[in-house]
Amino acid sequence: MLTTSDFSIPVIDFGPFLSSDDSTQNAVADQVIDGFTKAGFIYLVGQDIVPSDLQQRVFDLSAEFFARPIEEKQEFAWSTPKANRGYVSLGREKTSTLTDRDAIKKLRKSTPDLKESFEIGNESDPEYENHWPKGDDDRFKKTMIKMFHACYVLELQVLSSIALGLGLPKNFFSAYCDEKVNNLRLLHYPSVPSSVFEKTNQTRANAHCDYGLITLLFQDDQGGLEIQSPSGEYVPAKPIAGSIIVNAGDLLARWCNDRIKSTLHRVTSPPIKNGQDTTPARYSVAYFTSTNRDVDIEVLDV
Ligand SMILES: O=C(O)CCC(=O)C(=O)O
Ligand SMILES: [Fe+2]
Repeated sequence: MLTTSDFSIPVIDFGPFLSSDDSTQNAVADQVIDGFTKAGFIYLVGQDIVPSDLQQRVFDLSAEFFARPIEEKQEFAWSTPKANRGYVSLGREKTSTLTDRDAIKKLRKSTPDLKESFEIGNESDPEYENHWPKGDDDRFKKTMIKMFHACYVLELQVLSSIALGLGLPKNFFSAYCDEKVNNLRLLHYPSVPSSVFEKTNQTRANAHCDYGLITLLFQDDQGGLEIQSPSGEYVPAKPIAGSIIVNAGDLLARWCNDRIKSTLHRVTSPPIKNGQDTTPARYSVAYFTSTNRDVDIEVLDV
């Protein structure tokens, strides 16, 4: 368990949930609900639905993609929030808890998030198309589609554990998710002079909550992700080899009568090593999940 003062992000062995009988599943489901109720974040270990070699290939291809010249990346640029697909250049997105458009614009201009991303949706979506990079042998596309589907399978299992932990039928949430309205997001936080973080409120990704059901988050070993504890301090969600971070979004929290937490988080400078004047690049991969588009969601009595 990772603990700072009163706050901890539990590390949960999910293997027994995937392979065992009801009573073992219930025990894991209780741990999952305990983590989401107290922290809104958990670490999952012991799963092989998203195998580590697939994760590694995704990270390798992500690094190759972001190393392309900016003009090339802009050919696959993100265009509409509805589709939410394609390349998002540095400074274009600013995550925030603000709601006033002008205030967000001003903040984005003064202290842009230091990141770029590539957004991939469901390849079989009848409405929107992915913006696949051209000029490779389809390795990128095939690997990302494989990752998208592996993450979807894991999503369903995590949703089952949440349902079970709340005393609902196991398929309660997954029944709303067969259209796979999900997003696989490759993230690159470029290497920067460490001094840039001396500027007030300069982060790699500003504090925000995710807005969907659950997010699966894969991070490299650099660190810098921080989670807000109930007392308001930010606590590092340190990289743990072989783990996947799972956090709840606003939709799931509200659906579950706020029993589950959607917790503020941000990405900032990792701990600076002695005398280091450059902050190394960081890569992460997030898989955001949501329900089918046309469903009525009512707050549950849980
Ligand atoms: O890169 C990370 O570790 C977190 C990214 C994140 O929170 C997001 O994109 O919503
Ligand atoms: Fe997030």
